[in-house]
Amino acid sequence: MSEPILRLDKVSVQFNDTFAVKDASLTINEGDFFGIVGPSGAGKSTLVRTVNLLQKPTLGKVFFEGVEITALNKKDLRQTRLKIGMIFQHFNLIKNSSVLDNVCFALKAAGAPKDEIKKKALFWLDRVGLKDKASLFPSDLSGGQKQRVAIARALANEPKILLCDEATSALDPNNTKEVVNTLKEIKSHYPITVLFITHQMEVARTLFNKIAVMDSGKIIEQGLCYDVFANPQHEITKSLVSSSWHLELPHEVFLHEKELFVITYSGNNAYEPLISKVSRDFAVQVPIVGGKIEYISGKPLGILVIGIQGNAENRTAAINFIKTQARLDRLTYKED
Ligand SMILES: Nc1ncnc2c1ncn2[C@@H]1O[C@H](COP(=O)(O)OP(=O)(O)OP(=O)(O)O)[C@@H](O)[C@H]1O
Repeated sequence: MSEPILRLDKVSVQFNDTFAVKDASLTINEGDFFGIVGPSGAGKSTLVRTVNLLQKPTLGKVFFEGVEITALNKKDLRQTRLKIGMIFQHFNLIKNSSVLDNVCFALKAAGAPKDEIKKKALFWLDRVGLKDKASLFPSDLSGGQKQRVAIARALANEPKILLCDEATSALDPNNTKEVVNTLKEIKSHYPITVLFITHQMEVARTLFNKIAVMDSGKIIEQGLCYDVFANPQHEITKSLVSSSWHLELPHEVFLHEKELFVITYSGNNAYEPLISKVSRDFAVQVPIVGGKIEYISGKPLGILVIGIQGNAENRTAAINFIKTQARLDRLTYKED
Protein backbone atom coordinates (compact mmCIF):
# COMPACT_ATOMS: atom_id res chain seq x y z
CA MET A 1 0.00 0.00 0.00
CA SER A 2 1.23 3.52 -0.79
CA GLU A 3 2.28 5.94 1.96
CA PRO A 4 -0.53 7.92 3.53
CA ILE A 5 -0.57 11.59 2.52
CA LEU A 6 -0.52 12.63 6.15
CA ARG A 7 0.17 10.96 9.45
CA LEU A 8 0.14 12.60 12.84
CA ASP A 9 1.91 10.53 15.44
CA LYS A 10 1.08 11.37 19.07
CA VAL A 11 1.05 15.11 18.46
CA SER A 12 0.71 17.41 21.48
CA VAL A 13 0.69 21.20 21.60
CA GLN A 14 1.20 22.95 24.90
CA PHE A 15 0.44 26.62 25.57
CA ASN A 16 1.76 27.76 28.95
CA ASP A 17 0.69 24.98 31.29
CA THR A 18 -2.27 23.64 29.28
CA PHE A 19 -2.39 21.25 26.37
CA ALA A 20 -4.50 22.52 23.43
CA VAL A 21 -3.80 19.17 21.71
CA LYS A 22 -2.88 16.01 23.57
CA ASP A 23 -1.48 12.83 22.04
CA ALA A 24 -3.38 13.10 18.76
CA SER A 25 -2.72 10.44 16.11
CA LEU A 26 -4.45 10.15 12.76
CA THR A 27 -3.79 8.95 9.24
CA ILE A 28 -5.15 10.51 6.06
CA ASN A 29 -4.92 8.54 2.83
CA GLU A 30 -5.05 9.84 -0.71
CA GLY A 31 -8.61 10.72 -1.67
CA ASP A 32 -9.91 10.97 1.90
CA PHE A 33 -12.33 13.70 2.85
CA PHE A 34 -11.34 13.66 6.50
CA GLY A 35 -13.26 15.72 9.01
CA ILE A 36 -12.38 16.81 12.51
CA VAL A 37 -15.34 17.87 14.62
CA GLY A 38 -15.77 18.85 18.24
CA PRO A 39 -16.98 21.63 20.48
CA SER A 40 -15.43 25.08 20.58
CA GLY A 41 -12.02 25.06 22.25
CA ALA A 42 -11.53 21.32 21.60
CA GLY A 43 -8.22 21.97 19.83
CA LYS A 44 -9.31 21.46 16.21
CA SER A 45 -7.68 24.62 14.79
CA THR A 46 -4.48 24.04 16.72
CA LEU A 47 -4.30 20.46 15.46
CA VAL A 48 -4.87 21.39 11.82
CA ARG A 49 -2.18 24.09 12.07
CA THR A 50 0.37 21.44 13.04
CA VAL A 51 -0.08 19.82 9.60
CA ASN A 52 1.85 22.58 7.82
CA LEU A 53 3.73 23.50 11.00
CA LEU A 54 2.03 26.89 11.28
CA GLN A 55 1.94 25.51 14.80
CA LYS A 56 4.95 23.46 15.84
CA PRO A 57 4.01 20.47 17.99
CA THR A 58 5.48 20.42 21.49
CA LEU A 59 5.65 16.63 21.25
CA GLY A 60 5.05 14.09 18.49
CA LYS A 61 5.78 13.85 14.78
CA VAL A 62 4.09 14.91 11.57
CA PHE A 63 4.69 12.84 8.43
CA PHE A 64 3.79 14.15 4.97
CA GLU A 65 3.98 11.54 2.21
CA GLY A 66 6.14 9.44 4.52
CA VAL A 67 8.65 12.23 5.29
CA GLU A 68 8.87 13.50 8.86
CA ILE A 69 8.33 17.23 8.31
CA THR A 70 8.85 18.03 11.98
CA ALA A 71 12.51 17.18 11.27
CA LEU A 72 12.95 19.18 8.04
CA ASN A 73 15.15 22.24 7.59
CA LYS A 74 13.51 25.55 6.61
CA LYS A 75 14.15 25.19 2.88
CA ASP A 76 12.71 21.68 2.64
CA LEU A 77 9.78 22.68 4.80
CA ARG A 78 9.03 25.57 2.43
CA GLN A 79 8.96 23.11 -0.49
CA THR A 80 6.64 20.76 1.40
CA ARG A 81 4.29 23.60 2.32
CA LEU A 82 3.71 24.25 -1.40
CA LYS A 83 1.98 20.86 -1.47
CA ILE A 84 -0.40 21.86 1.33
CA GLY A 85 -3.25 24.24 0.45
CA MET A 86 -5.34 25.98 3.07
CA ILE A 87 -8.59 27.89 3.29
CA PHE A 88 -9.81 29.80 6.32
CA GLN A 89 -13.02 30.86 8.01
CA HIS A 90 -12.62 34.50 6.94
CA PHE A 91 -11.35 33.74 3.40
CA ASN A 92 -8.13 35.85 3.69
CA LEU A 93 -8.51 37.34 0.19
CA ILE A 94 -6.57 40.43 -0.84
CA LYS A 95 -9.20 43.18 -0.72
CA ASN A 96 -7.64 45.53 -3.26
CA SER A 97 -7.06 42.86 -5.89
CA SER A 98 -9.49 41.44 -8.38
CA VAL A 99 -10.77 37.89 -8.05
CA LEU A 100 -8.45 36.87 -10.91
CA ASP A 101 -5.41 38.57 -9.35
CA ASN A 102 -6.09 36.88 -6.02
CA VAL A 103 -5.67 33.50 -7.70
CA CYS A 104 -2.75 34.69 -9.91
CA PHE A 105 -0.81 35.97 -6.87
CA ALA A 106 -0.89 32.54 -5.27
CA LEU A 107 0.40 30.95 -8.47
CA LYS A 108 3.17 33.55 -8.82
CA ALA A 109 4.21 33.11 -5.19
CA ALA A 110 4.56 29.37 -5.77
CA GLY A 111 6.77 29.96 -8.83
CA ALA A 112 4.34 28.84 -11.55
CA PRO A 113 5.58 29.49 -15.14
CA LYS A 114 4.59 33.04 -16.14
CA ASP A 115 2.77 32.12 -19.33
CA GLU A 116 0.57 29.60 -17.50
CA ILE A 117 -0.55 31.76 -14.59
CA LYS A 118 -3.59 33.49 -16.08
CA LYS A 119 -4.79 30.39 -17.90
CA LYS A 120 -4.53 28.27 -14.76
CA ALA A 121 -6.24 30.90 -12.60
CA LEU A 122 -9.15 31.15 -15.04
CA PHE A 123 -9.39 27.38 -15.23
CA TRP A 124 -9.80 27.10 -11.46
CA LEU A 125 -12.20 30.03 -11.29
CA ASP A 126 -14.24 28.20 -13.88
CA ARG A 127 -14.12 25.02 -11.76
CA VAL A 128 -15.65 26.89 -8.80
CA GLY A 129 -18.19 28.53 -11.10
CA LEU A 130 -16.80 32.08 -10.87
CA LYS A 131 -15.04 32.66 -14.19
CA ASP A 132 -17.53 35.41 -15.02
CA LYS A 133 -16.63 37.21 -11.75
CA ALA A 134 -12.87 37.29 -12.50
CA SER A 135 -12.69 41.09 -12.82
CA LEU A 136 -14.76 41.82 -9.69
CA PHE A 137 -13.30 42.56 -6.26
CA PRO A 138 -13.85 40.52 -3.09
CA SER A 139 -16.22 43.17 -1.71
CA ASP A 140 -18.52 42.56 -4.72
CA LEU A 141 -19.00 38.91 -3.73
CA SER A 142 -21.15 36.98 -1.25
CA GLY A 143 -19.45 35.02 1.53
CA GLY A 144 -19.96 31.77 -0.36
CA GLN A 145 -18.43 33.24 -3.50
CA LYS A 146 -15.45 34.59 -1.52
CA GLN A 147 -14.81 31.12 -0.13
CA ARG A 148 -15.06 29.64 -3.63
CA VAL A 149 -12.36 32.10 -4.78
CA ALA A 150 -10.25 30.96 -1.83
CA ILE A 151 -10.80 27.34 -2.94
CA ALA A 152 -9.73 28.19 -6.51
CA ARG A 153 -6.68 29.99 -5.14
CA ALA A 154 -5.71 27.06 -2.92
CA LEU A 155 -6.26 24.39 -5.60
CA ALA A 156 -4.57 26.30 -8.44
CA ASN A 157 -1.20 25.18 -7.08
CA GLU A 158 -2.41 21.57 -7.16
CA PRO A 159 -1.69 20.77 -3.51
CA LYS A 160 -1.60 17.17 -2.29
CA ILE A 161 -3.93 18.09 0.54
CA LEU A 162 -6.36 20.94 1.16
CA LEU A 163 -6.76 22.06 4.78
CA CYS A 164 -10.06 23.76 5.56
CA ASP A 165 -10.21 25.56 8.90
CA GLU A 166 -13.90 26.19 9.71
CA ALA A 167 -14.35 27.11 6.03
CA THR A 168 -18.14 27.33 6.27
CA SER A 169 -18.58 28.58 9.83
CA ALA A 170 -18.91 32.25 8.89
CA LEU A 171 -21.53 31.49 6.24
CA ASP A 172 -25.32 31.30 6.32
CA PRO A 173 -26.96 27.95 5.41
CA ASN A 174 -27.34 28.81 1.70
CA ASN A 175 -23.74 29.94 1.30
CA THR A 176 -22.60 26.92 3.32
CA LYS A 177 -24.46 24.64 0.92
CA GLU A 178 -22.87 26.46 -2.02
CA VAL A 179 -19.33 25.90 -0.69
CA VAL A 180 -20.07 22.28 0.30
CA ASN A 181 -21.47 21.55 -3.16
CA THR A 182 -18.45 23.19 -4.81
CA LEU A 183 -16.06 20.98 -2.84
CA LYS A 184 -18.13 17.87 -3.59
CA GLU A 185 -18.27 18.72 -7.27
CA ILE A 186 -14.50 19.26 -7.47
CA LYS A 187 -13.90 16.05 -5.53
CA SER A 188 -15.98 14.10 -8.04
CA HIS A 189 -13.65 15.20 -10.85
CA TYR A 190 -10.25 15.50 -9.17
CA PRO A 191 -8.58 13.15 -6.70
CA ILE A 192 -8.09 15.83 -4.06
CA THR A 193 -7.49 14.95 -0.41
CA VAL A 194 -9.12 17.20 2.16
CA LEU A 195 -8.76 17.73 5.90
CA PHE A 196 -11.71 19.82 7.04
CA ILE A 197 -12.41 21.02 10.54
CA THR A 198 -15.84 22.15 11.55
CA HIS A 199 -18.24 22.24 14.47
CA GLN A 200 -21.15 21.94 11.99
CA MET A 201 -22.26 18.29 12.11
CA GLU A 202 -24.62 18.88 9.16
CA VAL A 203 -21.58 19.78 7.04
CA ALA A 204 -19.69 16.78 8.45
CA ARG A 205 -22.26 14.22 7.44
CA THR A 206 -22.57 15.43 3.87
CA LEU A 207 -18.87 15.83 3.14
CA PHE A 208 -16.67 13.41 5.02
CA ASN A 209 -15.82 9.77 4.48
CA LYS A 210 -13.79 9.64 7.70
CA ILE A 211 -14.15 11.64 10.86
CA ALA A 212 -12.35 12.27 14.14
CA VAL A 213 -14.05 13.79 17.17
CA MET A 214 -12.01 16.02 19.48
CA ASP A 215 -12.69 17.15 23.01
CA SER A 216 -10.35 18.89 25.46
CA GLY A 217 -7.39 18.47 23.11
CA LYS A 218 -7.85 14.72 22.63
CA ILE A 219 -9.19 12.69 19.74
CA ILE A 220 -11.88 10.77 21.56
CA GLU A 221 -13.29 8.80 18.63
CA GLN A 222 -12.52 8.29 14.95
CA GLY A 223 -13.64 6.09 12.09
CA LEU A 224 -15.77 5.98 8.98
CA CYS A 225 -18.20 8.89 9.04
CA TYR A 226 -21.21 6.58 8.58
CA ASP A 227 -20.17 4.36 11.50
CA VAL A 228 -19.57 7.28 13.85
CA PHE A 229 -22.99 8.79 13.04
CA ALA A 230 -24.75 5.41 13.17
CA ASN A 231 -23.11 4.24 16.35
CA PRO A 232 -21.42 7.02 18.33
CA GLN A 233 -19.52 5.72 21.37
CA HIS A 234 -18.45 8.71 23.43
CA GLU A 235 -20.97 10.91 25.28
CA ILE A 236 -19.73 14.05 23.46
CA THR A 237 -20.11 12.31 20.10
CA LYS A 238 -23.60 11.05 21.00
CA SER A 239 -24.64 14.56 21.91
CA LEU A 240 -23.14 16.12 18.74
CA VAL A 241 -24.77 13.46 16.56
CA SER A 242 -28.18 13.55 18.20
CA SER A 243 -28.43 17.35 18.12
CA SER A 244 -27.56 17.25 14.41
CA TRP A 245 -30.74 15.25 13.69
CA HIS A 246 -32.89 18.21 14.80
CA LEU A 247 -35.50 15.93 16.33
CA GLU A 248 -37.35 18.85 17.84
CA LEU A 249 -40.63 17.43 19.07
CA PRO A 250 -43.24 19.57 20.79
CA HIS A 251 -43.34 19.45 24.58
CA GLU A 252 -46.83 17.88 24.43
CA VAL A 253 -45.37 14.71 22.92
CA PHE A 254 -43.04 14.32 25.89
CA LEU A 255 -45.88 14.97 28.35
CA HIS A 256 -47.99 12.34 26.67
CA GLU A 257 -45.29 9.67 26.29
CA LYS A 258 -43.22 10.44 29.41
CA GLU A 259 -40.28 8.59 27.91
CA LEU A 260 -39.17 8.63 24.29
CA PHE A 261 -36.49 6.64 22.52
CA VAL A 262 -34.55 6.98 19.30
CA ILE A 263 -33.93 3.87 17.24
CA THR A 264 -31.11 4.28 14.73
CA TYR A 265 -31.02 1.72 11.98
CA SER A 266 -29.12 1.22 8.80
CA GLY A 267 -31.46 2.46 6.10
CA ASN A 268 -31.34 -0.86 4.28
CA ASN A 269 -32.97 -2.64 7.22
CA ALA A 270 -36.68 -2.29 7.62
CA TYR A 271 -37.84 -1.24 11.09
CA GLU A 272 -41.51 -2.27 10.72
CA PRO A 273 -40.88 -5.98 11.47
CA LEU A 274 -38.97 -5.03 14.65
CA ILE A 275 -41.71 -2.70 15.89
CA SER A 276 -44.49 -5.22 15.22
CA LYS A 277 -42.50 -8.07 16.78
CA VAL A 278 -41.85 -6.02 19.94
CA SER A 279 -45.54 -5.02 20.22
CA ARG A 280 -46.63 -8.63 19.77
CA ASP A 281 -44.03 -10.50 21.86
CA PHE A 282 -43.80 -8.12 24.80
CA ALA A 283 -47.40 -6.90 25.07
CA VAL A 284 -46.42 -3.22 24.71
CA GLN A 285 -47.60 -0.49 22.40
CA VAL A 286 -44.95 1.24 20.33
CA PRO A 287 -46.26 4.52 18.95
CA ILE A 288 -44.02 6.16 16.34
CA VAL A 289 -43.92 9.89 17.03
CA GLY A 290 -41.23 11.05 14.62
CA GLY A 291 -38.62 9.91 12.21
CA LYS A 292 -36.52 10.61 9.19
CA ILE A 293 -33.89 9.19 6.92
CA GLU A 294 -30.58 11.02 6.70
CA TYR A 295 -27.81 10.33 4.22
CA ILE A 296 -24.29 9.97 5.62
CA SER A 297 -21.54 9.68 3.01
CA GLY A 298 -24.38 8.94 0.59
CA LYS A 299 -25.71 5.98 2.62
CA PRO A 300 -29.14 6.07 4.29
CA LEU A 301 -29.47 6.04 8.08
CA GLY A 302 -32.93 5.77 9.59
CA ILE A 303 -33.84 7.60 12.79
CA LEU A 304 -37.12 6.73 14.45
CA VAL A 305 -38.59 8.28 17.60
CA ILE A 306 -40.85 5.92 19.52
CA GLY A 307 -42.68 5.61 22.80
CA ILE A 308 -43.01 2.27 24.62
CA GLN A 309 -46.27 1.87 26.55
CA GLY A 310 -47.14 -0.99 28.86
CA ASN A 311 -46.41 -2.28 32.35
CA ALA A 312 -42.91 -1.74 33.73
CA GLU A 313 -41.79 -5.33 33.38
CA ASN A 314 -42.90 -5.63 29.76
CA ARG A 315 -41.37 -2.27 28.86
CA THR A 316 -38.00 -3.28 30.33
CA ALA A 317 -38.07 -6.57 28.43
CA ALA A 318 -39.04 -4.76 25.20
CA ILE A 319 -36.25 -2.19 25.64
CA ASN A 320 -33.69 -4.92 26.29
CA PHE A 321 -34.83 -6.83 23.23
CA ILE A 322 -34.71 -3.78 20.92
CA LYS A 323 -31.16 -3.10 22.13
CA THR A 324 -30.12 -6.52 20.85
CA GLN A 325 -31.49 -5.67 17.40
CA ALA A 326 -30.74 -1.95 16.85
CA ARG A 327 -29.25 1.08 18.50
CA LEU A 328 -31.63 2.55 21.08
CA ASP A 329 -31.07 5.83 22.94
CA ARG A 330 -33.30 7.72 25.36
CA LEU A 331 -34.43 11.07 24.01
CA THR A 332 -34.49 13.86 26.57
CA TYR A 333 -36.59 16.96 26.19
CA LYS A 334 -34.59 20.13 25.57
CA GLU A 335 -36.05 23.59 26.08
CA ASP A 336 -35.38 25.92 23.15
N1 LIG B 1 -1.74 30.78 20.69
C1 LIG B 1 -2.40 30.31 21.77
N2 LIG B 1 -1.97 30.62 23.01
C2 LIG B 1 -2.59 30.13 24.11
N3 LIG B 1 -3.69 29.33 24.06
C3 LIG B 1 -4.16 29.02 22.85
C4 LIG B 1 -3.56 29.48 21.64
N4 LIG B 1 -4.26 29.00 20.58
C5 LIG B 1 -5.27 28.26 21.11
N5 LIG B 1 -5.22 28.26 22.46
C6 LIG B 1 -6.12 27.54 23.37
O1 LIG B 1 -6.11 26.18 22.98
C7 LIG B 1 -7.40 25.61 23.11
C8 LIG B 1 -7.82 25.01 21.78
O2 LIG B 1 -8.07 26.08 20.86
P1 LIG B 1 -8.47 25.82 19.32
O3 LIG B 1 -8.70 27.14 18.70
O4 LIG B 1 -7.48 24.90 18.73
O5 LIG B 1 -9.85 25.03 19.50
P2 LIG B 1 -11.01 24.80 18.41
O6 LIG B 1 -11.53 23.43 18.66
O7 LIG B 1 -10.47 25.10 17.07
O8 LIG B 1 -12.07 25.87 18.86
P3 LIG B 1 -12.95 26.86 17.94
O9 LIG B 1 -13.89 25.98 17.20
O10 LIG B 1 -13.64 27.72 18.96
O11 LIG B 1 -11.97 27.59 17.08
C9 LIG B 1 -8.31 26.72 23.59
O12 LIG B 1 -8.44 26.60 25.00
C10 LIG B 1 -7.57 27.97 23.21
O13 LIG B 1 -7.89 29.02 24.10
